[in-house]
Amino acid sequence: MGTVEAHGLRKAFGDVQALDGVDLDVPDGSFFVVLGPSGAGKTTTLRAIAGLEKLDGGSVHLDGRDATDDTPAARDLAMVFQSYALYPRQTAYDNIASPLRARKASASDIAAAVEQVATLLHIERLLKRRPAQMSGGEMQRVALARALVRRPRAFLMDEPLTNLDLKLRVEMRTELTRIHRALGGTFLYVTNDQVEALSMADHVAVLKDGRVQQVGTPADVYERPANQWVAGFVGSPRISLLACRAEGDRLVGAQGWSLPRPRWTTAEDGRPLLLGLRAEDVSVERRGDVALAGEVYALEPLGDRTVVDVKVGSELVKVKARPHVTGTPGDRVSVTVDLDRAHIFDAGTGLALSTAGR
Ligand SMILES: Nc1ncnc2c1ncn2[C@@H]1O[C@H](COP(=O)(O)OP(=O)(O)OP(=O)(O)O)[C@@H](O)[C@H]1O
Repeated sequence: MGTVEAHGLRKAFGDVQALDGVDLDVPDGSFFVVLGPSGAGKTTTLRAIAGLEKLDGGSVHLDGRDATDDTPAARDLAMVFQSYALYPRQTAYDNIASPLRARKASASDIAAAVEQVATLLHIERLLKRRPAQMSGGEMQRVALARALVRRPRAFLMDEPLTNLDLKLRVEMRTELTRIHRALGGTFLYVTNDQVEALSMADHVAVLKDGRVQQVGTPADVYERPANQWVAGFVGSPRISLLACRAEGDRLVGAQGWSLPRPRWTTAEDGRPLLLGLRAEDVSVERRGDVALAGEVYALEPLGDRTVVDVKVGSELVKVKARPHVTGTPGDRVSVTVDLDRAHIFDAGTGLALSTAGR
């Protein structure tokens, strides 16, 4: 078993409320990612679960049992940090073996366990090297191996890929997913990188200012964001938000545009709303009836696509276009909108309005 539950975690540092009632329910065997910007309280949440941070309030349950007052060792959780924290004078083998030696395992059991985890992580050829003889990615793998060899109740990972270069990060994302599948353990992983969250997680909790904004699958938080903030934080390029109101069967923009009102919008007439459009749900290339008039503001070629910023009145709409789309700032364009995929938020509360049917 390896369930981790946090209920109402509260922690202040002076006048900073780092955790303001954090609830997490991490199922056994899941790859659960806590995603949030810097300062959201991710590390504090992990440290609280590990027993390294004294809480002002709330409780931690491990496998259904109240572990709030347990020592870190009694919780049987393994932490992996962004710094590798390897013993510099020891070989990779000895680093990986150290948790088992501390448990007084026999030399043959240790050798078998290290060999197994080294094979899983493809680091057999590194076992005789010391940290100074390894690259950052190799050290991170050894650090992971040292955590994995223990077979703890769950793994807590604090942005373990942050210090790796982009290519290695991409590789390690795939590797971590594979390792998780092979091991079947519970991974609780915190990051500020939405790509890591969306690509590896089976559950994502989005954290801001010490509060969970939304919990769901990666598809839930991307396609059905609970509020305007989650919609803006998850997704690149950023979702475009246009001020508008419902008027009868139309959505009328503050910048003078008017679109048919999607059936599922529940807002009463006149209430200030925001129309959220993801860059892939709008187009400058297709012709359609449902369109906003604007002019090209900037083009950002990104290799596999070009992001076109279109100015609609004084608001910007980001459009994901084909890689070789042409245009010049100032060109008049029509932005076709897929309203079935649009998002509508209450401009006051920021909450998503009913998106029935999606
Ligand atoms: N020991 C501490 N003393 C004072 N303030 C702290 C301490 N630890 C954390 N904080 C504050 O608590 C808030 C949450 O910090 P935390 O490290 O949990 O955020 P985070 O989401 O992990 O950020 P990052 O992505 O930058 O690591 C921040 O405002 C931080 O400055």
